[in-house]
Amino acid sequence: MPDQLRIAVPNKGQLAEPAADMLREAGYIQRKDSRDLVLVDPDNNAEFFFLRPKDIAVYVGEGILQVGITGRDMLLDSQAAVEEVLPLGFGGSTFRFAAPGGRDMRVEDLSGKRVATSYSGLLTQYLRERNIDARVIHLDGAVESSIQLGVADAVADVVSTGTTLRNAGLETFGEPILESEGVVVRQYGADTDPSVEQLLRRLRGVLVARDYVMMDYDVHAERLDDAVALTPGMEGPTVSPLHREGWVAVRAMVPRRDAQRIMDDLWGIGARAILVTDIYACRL
Ligand SMILES: Nc1ncnc2c1ncn2[C@@H]1O[C@H](COP(=O)(O)OP(=O)(O)OP(=O)(O)O)[C@@H](O)[C@H]1O
Ligand SMILES: O=P(O)(O)OC[C@H]1O[C@H](OP(=O)(O)OP(=O)(O)O)[C@H](O)[C@@H]1O
Ligand SMILES: [Mg+2]
Repeated sequence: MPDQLRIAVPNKGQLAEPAADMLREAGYIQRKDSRDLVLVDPDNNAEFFFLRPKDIAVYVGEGILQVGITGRDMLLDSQAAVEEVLPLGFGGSTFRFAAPGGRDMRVEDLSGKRVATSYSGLLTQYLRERNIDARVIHLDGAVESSIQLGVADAVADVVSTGTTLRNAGLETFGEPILESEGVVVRQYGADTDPSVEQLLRRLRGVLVARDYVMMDYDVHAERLDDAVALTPGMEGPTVSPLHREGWVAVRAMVPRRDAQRIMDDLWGIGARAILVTDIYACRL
């Protein structure tokens, strides 16, 4: 078994539950009490530290913990010496500018103005790169209220559905500053570590099991090339002989979101007994 793995995971907020679900699917035990700060998983020789999502990049950047799960926005905001090694497909959000509706603001108009955010590292760097001389007002949260309350002229904040902005009478402007999602981070330039590699293989397996299904069907051998074009699989589909003369059985992974369309197309070329099953786990 590889050396002990010390993993930083979000203790609360939008990333906590999806991160725990994914780790559980990857075979790690997860805490039952949301107040636990540390959890040892002896079977996997792993130890989980439940930390504020914004602090995770700091612990990993200092080399205290080998690996962590946080948001891409938080990773960039921290300016810690960490790099993203795997996007996780949850906690998706956009980091955007917003101002009261009907003002037709442009990003260049922010010079000389006050912009409130809880991601001041990220915002400061963005403004500096574009030579925009705005004053960054750091707030810890509920940034949308800052304009109404008179401490800022615009905000830069996390937008998911846009409901919070709308409720505050704000509208986004300019290009999105960043597209974010939950990511695995490591210390920048860290050596390859077998225990981290194992974790990443497991997480990649979970992502594939979520995104793909297994498709089985029977098709006439004369239509096999057409069928393979529809279901090319990862490294080519498995093709087995069928007892029925002139027919073959085909098995291939297909993207989950395309499964119904592919089944229709396979039916159209004469395939039958088309079955779709979930993938429980995998290593590709
Ligand atoms: N409404 C949302 N939907 C999806 N992802 C979100 C949402 N709000 C924030 N996120 C993302 O989740 C991550 C953590 O944000 P979260 O709001 O949980 O942390 P926080 O603001 O530091 O904590 P708290 O809200 O408890 O003060 C960030 O990467 C952020 O982009
Ligand atoms: O676009 P929406 O779907 O409305 O989501 C975006 C909101 O969600 C987050 O707030 P959170 O609940 O984390 O509160 P916070 O401001 O205290 O971080 C974020 O900071 C926005 O305010
Ligand atoms: Mg928040």
